[in-house]
Amino acid sequence: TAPREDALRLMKLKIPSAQAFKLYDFKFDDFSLDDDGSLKACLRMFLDLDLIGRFHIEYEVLCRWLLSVKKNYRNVTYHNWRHAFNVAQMMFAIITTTQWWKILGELECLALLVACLCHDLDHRGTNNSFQIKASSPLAQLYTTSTMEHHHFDQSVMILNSAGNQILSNCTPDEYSRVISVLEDAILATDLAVYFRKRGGFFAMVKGKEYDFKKEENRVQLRGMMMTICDIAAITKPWVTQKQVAELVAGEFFEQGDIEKEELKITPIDMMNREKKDKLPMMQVLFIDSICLPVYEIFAELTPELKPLLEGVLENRKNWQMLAN
Ligand SMILES: C=CCCOc1ncc(C(=C)O)cc1-c1nc2c(CC)[n+](C3CN(CC)C3)[nH]c2c(=O)[nH]1
Repeated sequence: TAPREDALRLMKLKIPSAQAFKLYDFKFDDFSLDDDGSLKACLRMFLDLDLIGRFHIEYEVLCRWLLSVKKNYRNVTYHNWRHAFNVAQMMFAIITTTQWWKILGELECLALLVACLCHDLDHRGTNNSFQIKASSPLAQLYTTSTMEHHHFDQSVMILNSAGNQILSNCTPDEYSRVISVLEDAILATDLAVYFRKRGGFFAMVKGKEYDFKKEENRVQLRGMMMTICDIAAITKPWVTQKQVAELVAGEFFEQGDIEKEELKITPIDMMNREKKDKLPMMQVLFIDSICLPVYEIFAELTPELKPLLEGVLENRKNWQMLAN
């Protein structure tokens, strides 16, 4: 975990407002902040959701925890600290713009913010199916949602490390509730879980049978919120989306290279750099099969989230043009 002096340095920095950071903005530029900026922006999100006061989080401990979380992301092409930070910013923008913090309550907002920052901890730049194919140690630990179980493990390890225990002033009941919401939220970022659960969620929203005072509906809402934050780069202005797509493609191709050279298997097109020319069409398919359905249902759930759907449709047009 992070050394004490780094936390003390971060602690002394002046924290700009959420407005100054543009943290309420759905079009937040993923590449606008440097490392210090991303850490200060995280402190701003905890401050503005009033989590520090409500859960008596010691500020120095929060600074060290943030540094430790950042340190436990690897220097991989896409699934690094910057991705986790951008997912957290989108969660903050959604919770504040929709005022869903009133429905979710502070404890679930705390758990969701922690979940976003921790959801890809110690990612190696390779996906679940790679773990199985490479019979990696993680695949022997967890056969389903392999990486997501590891990300959750890493999250709990850091939360329980000396000097990083931001939940130390929670009651035992609050602590176990935060950890339970955290686990569901991180596991929900496995797209296989999203595919399995989305039918029920879509039907519930379409049929207007939802009551978000009921836990079984809230856990579905929180899981789907994690998904739309995790893939939110697809909603961003074209310049940002294009840059992110290059990073995602870069990491996919690096996995494909390992599969070819070390595992002696032919990677799927998405991870095969020899099929790079198919990328725009694959993005259109990704948008149609994974992204549009969930952003449509959230735009139906609350008009404040329509800009996300509009962003996806705009990017679909751009990818379609490149695909022709
Ligand atoms: C086409 C590949 C390179 C760029 O790809 C991207 N660039 C950017 C974003 C984004 C969120 O902005 C997202 C992608 C992107 N992500 C994809 C994912 C994981 C979220 N999947 C899964 C794997 N399973 C298929 C087997 C469905 N297919 C994707 C795709 O085609 N594109």
